[in-house]
Amino acid sequence: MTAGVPSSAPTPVLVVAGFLGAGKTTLLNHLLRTADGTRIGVVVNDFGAINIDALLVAGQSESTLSLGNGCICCSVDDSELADALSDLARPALALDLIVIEASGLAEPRNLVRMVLGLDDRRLRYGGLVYVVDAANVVATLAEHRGLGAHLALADLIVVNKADLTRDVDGVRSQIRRFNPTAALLRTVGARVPTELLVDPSPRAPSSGPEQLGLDALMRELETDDCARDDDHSHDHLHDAYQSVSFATRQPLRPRALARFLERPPDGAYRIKGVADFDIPGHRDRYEVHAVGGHVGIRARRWRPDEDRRTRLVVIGAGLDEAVARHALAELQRPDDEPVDRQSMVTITRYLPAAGTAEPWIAPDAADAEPL
Ligand SMILES: Nc1nc2c(ncn2[C@@H]2O[C@H](COP(=O)(O)OP(=O)(O)OP(=O)(O)O)[C@@H](O)[C@H]2O)c(=O)[nH]1
Repeated sequence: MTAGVPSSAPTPVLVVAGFLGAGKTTLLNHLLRTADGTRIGVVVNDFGAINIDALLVAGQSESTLSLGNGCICCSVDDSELADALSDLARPALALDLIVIEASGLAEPRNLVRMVLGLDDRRLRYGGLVYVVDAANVVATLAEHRGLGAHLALADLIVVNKADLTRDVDGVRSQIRRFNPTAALLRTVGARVPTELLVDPSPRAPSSGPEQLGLDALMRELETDDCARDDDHSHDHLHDAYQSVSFATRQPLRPRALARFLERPPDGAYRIKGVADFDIPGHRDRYEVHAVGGHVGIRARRWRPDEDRRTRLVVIGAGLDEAVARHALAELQRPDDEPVDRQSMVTITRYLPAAGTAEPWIAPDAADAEPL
């Protein structure tokens, strides 16, 4: 593919949404890694006070902009998003695609509406990719009725973490109740083929259903209470969630962090961030994740220009924020505490085996399969 959209062609703006921990950042990073000549700009937004997602994609994209604290769908105002997108539409950047990664608690309706309402002819709406966690989506749909409406808007639904469920058929029939037409892909590691997202639009190859026409989409959005509600008194998914952010220059205790990820405080659903242990032989930057009890850790060297701080965000429903803050503070190793090298095993056992990208991706796994 030729890099850079000709100046006359508007750059597509693709929205990537999905519930907490489904695999949105994984999809984005896969796309950035495999883009091969395609120039991609990224707008990331996260729920906590520290934008962890910006840290997790940083350095991989042509241009990454991160939007402030709170959900892009209402805390970030339309003009802030419009400015961020106009900035990325500059001809000098010659981007082929702009991807907005919404926070796991965002309302994709509002985001789609904002993108459709952009007054910039250099940009066009590129569709909504909705990522679901195959292992949790049935329970999540039962718990949050609003998620069905999110699925209904999607052009492409990525059923990720296929390695964690045997009942892919059950997942498909649940999704089809809300969206009978969108292209469905099952993936491990959100490895969606780049061609599907970049050119010409995010839809299934030949037999795939048509993306909702713009008129139909606008009608659909106009019937949404949320879109017309200016005082934000409506129920947003994130209203029911709390988040606690934590940053420190103090090294962490590995065993305490492992325990925290494995047995998070009551009500915590999602933990993510980067951690520093400053233990000889383990001075890397550890990226940590926990989603509904599943722990994942990766390590790489800190770049010289990086801010070498631990930054963690805990997101949950019914989370006692004081308890979470206290537990996070307890992860820090006081200066007078001896370094316990052995305890790093509790962390390193979650690292992918040498030569594998992730423990759950078989080296010869197919990228993605229609579902
Ligand atoms: N088992 C398994 N884990 C996966 C898969 N894809 C991603 N993960 C892991 O799931 C965790 C969450 O992935 P992310 O990509 O950060 O999820 P997200 O949707 O961006 O999360 P939020 O931004 O917090 O909503 C990470 O530990 C990933 O490595 C998969 O296919 N299988």
